[in-house]
Amino acid sequence: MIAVLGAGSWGTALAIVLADNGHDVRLWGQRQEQMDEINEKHTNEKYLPNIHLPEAIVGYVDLVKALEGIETVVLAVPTKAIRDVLQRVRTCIERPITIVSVSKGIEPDTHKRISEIIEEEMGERLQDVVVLSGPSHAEEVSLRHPTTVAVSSKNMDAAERIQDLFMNHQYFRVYTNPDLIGVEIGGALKNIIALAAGITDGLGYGDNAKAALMTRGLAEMARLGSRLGANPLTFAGLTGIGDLIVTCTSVHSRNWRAGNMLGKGYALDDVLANMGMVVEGVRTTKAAYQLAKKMNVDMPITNALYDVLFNGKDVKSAVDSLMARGKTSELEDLANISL
Ligand SMILES: NC(=O)c1ccc[n+]([C@@H]2O[C@H](COP(=O)([O-])OP(=O)(O)OC[C@H]3O[C@@H](n4cnc5c(N)ncnc54)[C@H](O)[C@@H]3O)[C@@H](O)[C@H]2O)c1
Ligand SMILES: O=P(O)(O)OC[C@H](O)CO
Repeated sequence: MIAVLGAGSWGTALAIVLADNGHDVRLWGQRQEQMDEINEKHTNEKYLPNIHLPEAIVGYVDLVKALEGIETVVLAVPTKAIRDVLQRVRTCIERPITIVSVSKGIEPDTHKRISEIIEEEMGERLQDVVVLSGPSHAEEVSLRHPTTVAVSSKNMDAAERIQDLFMNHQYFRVYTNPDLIGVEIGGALKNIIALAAGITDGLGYGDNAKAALMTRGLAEMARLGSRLGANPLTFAGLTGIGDLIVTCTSVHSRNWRAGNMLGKGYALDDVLANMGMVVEGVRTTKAAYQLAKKMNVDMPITNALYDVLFNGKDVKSAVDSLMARGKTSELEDLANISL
């Protein structure tokens, strides 16, 4: 029996994988009406339209009941809600639990990765934290389309247990990667670049601009990541370039879609209000901008996006200012990203 906390698109899609693998799943959400829909109609239309959920997935609004006797919890709420949810979880459990973190973000101001927030909030009530990340849109996972992800943890035995839990040889392939920092930083920072790629698409700039953003975006992701202790090779893997590709190019991506609307001239508040789902890249841009300043790491795309999101800079001028920068040697720049 596994509990999945967060009945949005990703929590529900991962509940399907677990149910397909033969597990009973308690899917916890806050809205009674939505949990009734899951239990009576076996659907979650707002988040995964036209998908029939396995009956092994049972919706719960009562967190105490959802967690009763549970040893493994999948945490699938937006980064902003994680502390709040964990403070409630802590009071509901009797024994330490393993938490599988599937959210992607960095906390503004504290600059903590999600596994660090989980450790801080759970203290001795945490057995292990395992991060699951990679190129994986809920919409395609719920259709059982082939998908690959990676799991990471300070305790790789725990990561391997979670690999076995989720591995589905028909459609969900799970790799391990011991580089916890790299896995978390890649998953968080790719959302910034996807917002920027959406903006250039919204401006009608086409494929050259997007390829440039993805390539130079990956360089700045790896530059900050390696300064934080990540292995640069992880950025060449599923949780780096893999997730960057899917998020910058898929119509399913909330971050790309939000950027696209910004590029077309809509205001940020209107874009977020219309999305109805979390756009993690906005908060992560603030966190990465602060972190890059603190650590003296050059992140021009992140800085330009920060100006658009938080200083009201016009999107076209932001792109113009990126293009107007001084000359750089590509190979020298990449050679500076080191282990
Ligand atoms: N959707 C995807 O394809 C996908 C894939 C990989 C990772 N992720 C990550 O998973 C996380 C969740 O994303 P999502 O797409 O499922 O978001 P979503 O917007 O579809 O759903 C989020 C859910 O969390 C709930 N929630 C929000 N605040 C809450 C709170 N305080 N307490 C309890 N529940 C709360 C919402 O009601 C909603 O049901 C994000 O960090 C995202 O980056 C998403
Ligand atoms: O829809 P997005 O932009 O939040 O991206 C979802 C996943 O992170 C893609 O791997």
